[in-house]
Amino acid sequence: MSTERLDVDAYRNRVRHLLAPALRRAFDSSGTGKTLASRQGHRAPLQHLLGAQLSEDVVARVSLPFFDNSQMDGYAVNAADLAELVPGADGREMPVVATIAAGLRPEPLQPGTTAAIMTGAQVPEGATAVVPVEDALPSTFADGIPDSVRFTRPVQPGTFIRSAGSDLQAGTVIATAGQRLTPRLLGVCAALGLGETDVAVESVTSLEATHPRPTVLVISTGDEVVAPGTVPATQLAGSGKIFDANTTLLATTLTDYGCEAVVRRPSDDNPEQFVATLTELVATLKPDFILSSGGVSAGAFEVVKLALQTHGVSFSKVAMQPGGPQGSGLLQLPGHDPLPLLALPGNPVSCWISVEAFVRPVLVEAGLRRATSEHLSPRRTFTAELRLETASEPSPKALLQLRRAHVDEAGHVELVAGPSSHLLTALAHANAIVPVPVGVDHLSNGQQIDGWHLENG
Ligand SMILES: Nc1nc2c(c(=O)[nH]1)N[C@H]1C(S)=C(S)[C@@H](COP(=O)(O)OP(=O)(O)OC[C@H]3O[C@@H](n4cnc5c(N)ncnc54)[C@H](O)[C@@H]3O)O[C@H]1N2
Ligand code: MOO
Repeated sequence: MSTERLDVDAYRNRVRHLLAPALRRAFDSSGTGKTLASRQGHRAPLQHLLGAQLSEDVVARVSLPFFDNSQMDGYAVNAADLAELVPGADGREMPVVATIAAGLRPEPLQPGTTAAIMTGAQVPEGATAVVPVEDALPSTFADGIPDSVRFTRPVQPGTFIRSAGSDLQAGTVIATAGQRLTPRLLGVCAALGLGETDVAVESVTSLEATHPRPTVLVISTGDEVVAPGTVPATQLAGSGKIFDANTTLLATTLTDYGCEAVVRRPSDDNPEQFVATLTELVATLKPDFILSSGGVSAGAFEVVKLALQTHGVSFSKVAMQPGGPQGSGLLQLPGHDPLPLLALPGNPVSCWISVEAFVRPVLVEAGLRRATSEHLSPRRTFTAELRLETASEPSPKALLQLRRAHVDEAGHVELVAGPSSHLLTALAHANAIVPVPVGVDHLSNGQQIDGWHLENG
């Protein structure tokens, strides 16, 4: 992956050029009247509950995240081991005693040692911080996991650790009876592992689409990811694994925007197997375009990047947060026409915001219609007075930040939770996005700020 960040508008254009011809072809060839979702009765898989009205509150039985986990691909360390380091000096070489991929239960870390750790993996007992691989020597996992690694700077305890419960505490009501289920709420239900018997709705009806609908294949990756509803959450929570939130989140979002979404979860992180599975899926499902989630950043097991960089997909970083690491291109598979594929980052907020920033505008331009027959419309913008708890909030100066926010009818807007891209519940409860432009590193209480509304709560 190139270290240079791509401009957000330039990347949106790249996605437009990739998707627009495929959407036009889909309209020309697609018949009408595809079933949007076959939904009868009071229970259905999460993906088919879009728009349904809850008949009972949805209460989180577990906290999210389940366990302290790494925000970065890098090294789990005890910050005390690096406390004496002086920047510019030789640093400290430490043995790499383990590799903690996401989905594993790690052994405790002994003082004076380090473990390679991937994004989303459980932080071992004894580790108090994560050092990104770029800040260590060697500074990449491209040549495998080294036997030892050198650190040159101290690190604050807690750095790049996402603590258990930082998104959602067990016992919290995430949605109340009478509320309609939006894609983002359904994403939280999926992250909690809720299955079709766990979400009670007033009624589920079958929707027939009367307009042509492009078919999108939505796939998740990652050995740590388990389909919701297949294992009790309380059992999964101690295993190092998590529930797949992204396919529900992406598929219901794309359904809401007028696409026919088909979800698949390839079973392992082996690149050759991944290409074989994808070839089979393309042959049988004949999608118009593909969205994948995960496996695109700096880790040692980035399946999407490893598998697809030789099949027409290129990987880069966009100057945006969330949604920095991205892959895109015309997927070349033997025996098939090239097919647009967007490889989205795995953090739930990152993958949803990638659709918001790059895919939704193209769908709007292509004239997609929702189930209600209305055309998908551009977001409505607003200018409102910012209310901050503290006087100002720093943000990465070089990146466009798309902060989740809540705007009220009196014209006040508040940021909902912090910038971190695992905060899916906060995303579900936001009703607006506030872009913090490149170059802005302070926001002030009371300042006027622009944003756009998110319909559907
Ligand atoms: N050393 C570095 N590490 C990371 C960087 C970086 O620049 N240097 N970038 C970070 C950013 S920003 C993002 S975003 C993530 C992107 O990671 P990947 O796209 O490779 O995705 P994974 O590592 O597979 O997963 C990331 C995160 O998301 C969770 N995940 C994945 N799939 C799902 C799913 N279907 N449902 C719910 N959650 C999912 C996964 O468990 C991880 O926690 O990389 C950072 N690291
Ligand atoms: O930029 Mo990542 O996409 O945390 O948030």
